[in-house]
This record gives sequence, C-alpha cells and structure tokens, in this order.
Amino acid sequence: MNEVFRMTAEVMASEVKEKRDPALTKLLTSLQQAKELPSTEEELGFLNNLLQSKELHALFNVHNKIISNGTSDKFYPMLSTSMQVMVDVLDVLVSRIPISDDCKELFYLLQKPHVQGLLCAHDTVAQKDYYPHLPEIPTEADEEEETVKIVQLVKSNEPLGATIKTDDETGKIIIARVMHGGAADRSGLIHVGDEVVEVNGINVEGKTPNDVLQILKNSEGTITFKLVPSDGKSSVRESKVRVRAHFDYNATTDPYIPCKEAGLDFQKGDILHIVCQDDAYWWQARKESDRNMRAGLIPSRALQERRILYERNQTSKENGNGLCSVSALPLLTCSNYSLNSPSICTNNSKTKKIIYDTSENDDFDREEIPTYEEVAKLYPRPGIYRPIILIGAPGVGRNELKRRLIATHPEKYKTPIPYTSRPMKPGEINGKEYFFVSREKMEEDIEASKFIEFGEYKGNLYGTSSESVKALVNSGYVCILNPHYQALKMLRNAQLKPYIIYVKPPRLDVLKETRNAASARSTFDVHNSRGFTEEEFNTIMKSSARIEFLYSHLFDETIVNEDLAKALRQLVEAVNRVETEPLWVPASWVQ
Ligand SMILES: Nc1ncnc2c1ncn2[C@@H]1O[C@H](COP(=O)(O)OP(=O)(O)OP(=O)(O)O)[C@@H](O)[C@H]1O
Repeated sequence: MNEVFRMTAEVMASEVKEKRDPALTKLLTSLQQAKELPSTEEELGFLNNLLQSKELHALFNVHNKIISNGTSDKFYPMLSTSMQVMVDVLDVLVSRIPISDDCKELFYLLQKPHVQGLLCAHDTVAQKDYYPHLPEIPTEADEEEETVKIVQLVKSNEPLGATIKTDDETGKIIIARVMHGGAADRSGLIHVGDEVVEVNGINVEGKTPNDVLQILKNSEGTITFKLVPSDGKSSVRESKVRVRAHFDYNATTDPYIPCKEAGLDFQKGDILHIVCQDDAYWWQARKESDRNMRAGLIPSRALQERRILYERNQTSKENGNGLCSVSALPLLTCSNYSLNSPSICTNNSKTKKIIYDTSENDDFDREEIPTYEEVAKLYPRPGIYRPIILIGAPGVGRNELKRRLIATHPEKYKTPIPYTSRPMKPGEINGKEYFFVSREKMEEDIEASKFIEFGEYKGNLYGTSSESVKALVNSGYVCILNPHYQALKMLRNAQLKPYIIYVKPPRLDVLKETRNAASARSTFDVHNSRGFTEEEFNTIMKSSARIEFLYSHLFDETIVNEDLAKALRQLVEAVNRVETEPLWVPASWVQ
C-alpha cells in the first residue's frame, strides 16, 4: 500500500515538475542554496511550501497565458521616451567609465549614431508621430458665404487626381473632373462642380486655372481648399465597360488633352477599363493589367474619331485627293488578286488559292475608323472550340504552319474541305479532297454569301463555304483556316468566334535568308517549282505592311514566322491557350 502511495506521489511530483514555470524552478534551486545562509528553518519551510504549492503554479500559468496572448498578435512599446532614458543612462555611466570596462563599452555604444537613430525611430513609432500634423481647421464662419467646406490634403508625390476649369457662365474656378481612385476621389471630399474659393488662404477669384496650379505647385506640406459644394454632386458609379484600344495614345504629345499629367498612355491592343464616360470627349480609364487604382484621361471614341477624320482630311488635302487618302496607306503592288484576270498560285496542298479584288474591298475598310472596341471575356466552352484563323501575306508561310499544326493532332485539328465546280477525276471521292458541285450552284451560293472565300482557276471555281467551317466546329474539332485577309470581316462574327493569328514575316533580309536556306517554294509560281524571287520577297513585305495597316485591330495575336519550329511552338501554345483560358473578345459575342 505504502509503495502505491509512494509511486503516486512520484507521478504527481513529476507532473508538477513538468508544468513548473522555469522561474519557479530557479527560485526553488536557490532556496536549496539559501539553506547555508543563517535563516530560520521555519521561514525556509514556508517559502518551500509556497513555491511548491499548486495554487501558485496555477497563478503562474494564468499569468504566463495572459502574457503570451497579449503579446503574440501585437507588440506594445514599453516606453516611448527611450531617447531620454538613453541620455539619463549616459549621465550615470560617465562617472563609471574609469572603473568598469562594461560601462565604458556601453557608454560608447549608446553614442553611436545608428543606435541613437534606432532609438529615435522606436520613439517615433511608439508616439505614433508618423501622421502628418494638420493645422487646426479655421472655425470662424464667413457670414457672406453660403456653405463652404474646408478640405485639407497632404501633398505627396501622388497627383491630386482632380482637374479644374473656369466655369463658362460664372467665370469661377470649379472642379472639372475627379479621377477615379485618385487622392481627391479617395478623400471623398472633392466633387465635380465644387467651386474653388481659396487655396492655402489665397483667394482665387479672377484667377485662371493656371494661376491656381501655380499656387498648388508652390505649396508645401498640406493644401487647404475652401470649396463651395456643387448642387448636383454625386459619387459617380464606376462603369464595367472594357475596351480594346485600336490605336496608340501618348498624352504628352496630345495637344488637346486638358491636363497632360492626368493622361493615361496606352498602346494598340491594350485592354482598358473605362470607369467613367460622363465627359463627351474625355473618358477616365485604367489599364486592365495595371493594379494602379488611379484612373487616367483618354480621348473618348467621339473625340478620337473626329481626330482621325481630321488627320485624314489634312493628309488628303496635302495630297490633293478626295475624302480618304489612298496614298496614306502602304500600297500593295502585287496584281495576284483580281477577279477579272486571275493569276493563281498553287502550292503543295491541293487547295487552290482564292482570288480577291483588293482595291474594291480596301475602299470599304478605309471607311472604318478604328478607335475602341468593347470587349468581354469569353470562357472556354467544353466541346466547342474557337476556329483558329491564320492571316497573313501570301507566301509568308501560313499553309506550312497550318499543315504542321494539323500534323501534331490530325484527329483534333481539321481544315474544311473546299468546294469546286471542276469535274470529278477518276479515283476522287466527293467530300474527301473536294465537294464537287455544278458551276451554277456554286455561283448561286457565292451570290448568297455562303462562301467565306472563293476564286477561279483554269475556268473552274473553288471556294470554302461557311457551312463547312460551322460543321467542323459543331462536331468538336478545332477548325484551322488560312483564308485571304479580305475574308476576315466576314469570318469575325459572334457565331464562329474565331481567334485570329497574324503571321508576320521577319525583316526582309531574314525572310530571304530563312527561305533560301530552306529551299522554300515560291507560292507565286504556278508550278511551285522554284524559289522566291527578289520581287516576290518585296511583295510579301509590302502585302504584310498593308494587311497590318488595314486589319491589325482585328488580330488577337501575332506570330513572326522566322524560325519555323519556333513559330509552330508559338502557334501550338496559342491554340492551347484558346482552348483553356478566358480571353477577350468583342462584347457582342458574349452577350
Ligand atoms: N519559317 C520558314 N522558314 C523557311 N521556309 C518557310 C518558312 N515558312 C514557310 N516556309 C516555306 O515557304 C514556302 C511558302 O509557304 P506557304 O505555302 O506556307 O505560304 P502561304 O503563306 O501559305 O502562302 P500562300 O497563301 O500563297 O500559299 C513553302 O515552301 C514553305 O515551306
């Protein structure tokens, strides 16, 4: 029985020992040493019992818990005057330097600039001294004025995010616009239409916006505005409109922008989030990819259209031309594409080249004024793949890329079977290499716009019908097309939702070098039996420049066909992206 008690006591003792606070253990050890001191047995026994008592242990545990909880999330400064403490310590130390090396070391340590800097920073944070000190807001009311508001902002590197102008009717300075996400907008205190009465105590009556800007430029620290609130102020809700820019914009070189600093530069192809379209001429926008929350000014669609028309008129006047200057466009001298006198190009594949009348269609294209296109994200749809359109100058290598892409997954990538009016040859199967139809039927269908492209070769018609493209898409294939660029407009529709890849030639010298090195066959040669001539290389470059000029706003991506393997890799990546990622398309395709 005694043995059982002894074991239980030992277990309890070990449990207590385990949980014991290290400070208490230390005290108990010191108590052992204190036995040697002249003290009464009774006092030592009392202390020993107290230090071993469960109650004291529990109290210590509670204390420790509170301490650890209190300090785990936040650290509080012990004091906020460590600089003063340091000065006091130095005072004490100075007399002890000769008698203690430690004191000497500490004395020199505390005088080091980085130690003092650290203590100073500590005190600044402890005293929360990092907020700007705003002067008292003047309370005396001006009896002649109606309601005024005093707005104080701290000047920093960030622009204010508001513009001012002289009101046409009253001649007063008013807030013209408040940029979304800018400092003024975030303050919630400055609104469009507010009248600026004073800036930093300076009355702005009779002053021009430029004078006011000068006052702002010259002021340091805080800026105090006295404003008369506008009647119809409201916080404008942010619009959700996204657009793809079809032109480059640089605010610094724009002579019309009301405030250059507020401008947002962008490049053709950038996706812009239009946050405010209230102003007829100047929209507020952010770049979709830019995390900077402040919006900038961009020309509205109406303004940009006017500007382009103006520029076109100027150019045509200079050239002594009519409305639109053809000579402003890079000219295509290739005569390959004319319905009247077709000169057909053949190549390794059996598909015949399609013929277009470039001059006719280009006139139509010039009417378009590319500014912004509203876009939305199209999410991949399982089992339905967007057709891939390879667009580019004849001879640049679209056929080669298409062929190689299809070869990577022939069961997945397909190209539509063309139609022809030529008679079927022995051994041919209708629907394998061609669909064979009568010339009358084909002409009828061409008339009814059922063909995305068509042409004539040796008295027979050839063409690709939009139905065959749709059939491939609906059967779950990735349809790969390399139509003539004039078919783009017809193909780029909400029903097909194609992804358009522009195949661009490399620099002329590289084009020649790569094609000659690969013994490339000229697609301008009827028999496809020789290489490209100098003139044909030049034609590829000129056609490419023209296609870019007319259609680049329709391209989703550009692949430079320099090194074939690299271009194919890029093409495969693009096709995979189209299958798996949400991508921007014209908004009307998604609605
Ligand atoms: N990156 C390249 N390097 C070397 N040769 C190339 C490259 N790309 C294509 N070629 C070769 O150039 C020739 C023309 O290419 P392809 O037939 O694909 O042109 P295309 O753009 O389809 O022209 P067209 O529309 O007139 O048929 C072919 O012999 C092809 O193998």
